Amino acid sequence: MSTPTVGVLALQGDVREHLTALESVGARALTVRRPAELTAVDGLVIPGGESTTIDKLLRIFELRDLLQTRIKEGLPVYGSCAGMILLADRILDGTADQQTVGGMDVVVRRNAFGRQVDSFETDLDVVGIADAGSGDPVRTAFIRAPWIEEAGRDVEVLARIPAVDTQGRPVAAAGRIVAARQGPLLATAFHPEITGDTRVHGLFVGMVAGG
Ligand SMILES: NC(=O)CC[C@H](N)C(=O)O
Repeated sequence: MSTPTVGVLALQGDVREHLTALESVGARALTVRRPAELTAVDGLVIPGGESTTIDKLLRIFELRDLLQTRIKEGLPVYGSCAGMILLADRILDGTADQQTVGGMDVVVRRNAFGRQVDSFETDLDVVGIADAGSGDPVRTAFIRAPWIEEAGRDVEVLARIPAVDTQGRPVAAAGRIVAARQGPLLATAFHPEITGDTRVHGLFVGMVAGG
């Protein structure tokens, strides 16, 4: 594949930042709102936003069944934050009627970091991008983020919340899984697209291109 075409699900959430990040790592990036657009892409990003809203809009825009089918056929998908919730097979603390698209054998806890820490930035080691001790961690932003509470056997854990913060203070959520991969599916609890660090998008575009 020469230049992969990667769609960004554009029903709700921070679409533009993903389009910019994808283009900066060499993909052709476009918005996806219609079934024909979803059929045409080589890979898809589900952005952060509000997972209950994206869930409802997926059904209204008649994209949900098609997305599930394309995921079963092996479409590479990267879900960030709300996108991670939508990729999870199981969800904790969702609303009563909330559904996910599924595909990843994980249990995700929605709004897991709690109200008092709605939003924070941190540096993370991420397997294959900024391995532990490389000294070049990924700058990440967590915004009312979920975490992965359980991951199945076929899920590769890519990042966990570190034991201490940058000031050396212990972190309550230490050890929680915040990035994972299962075959062509990639999920991060954080938003890499708003800190200007494009390496997660680079990893995903490499997956789309056959890596
Ligand atoms: N930044 C985000 O995507 C937040 C996700 C949001 N808390 C949800 O449940 O969907």
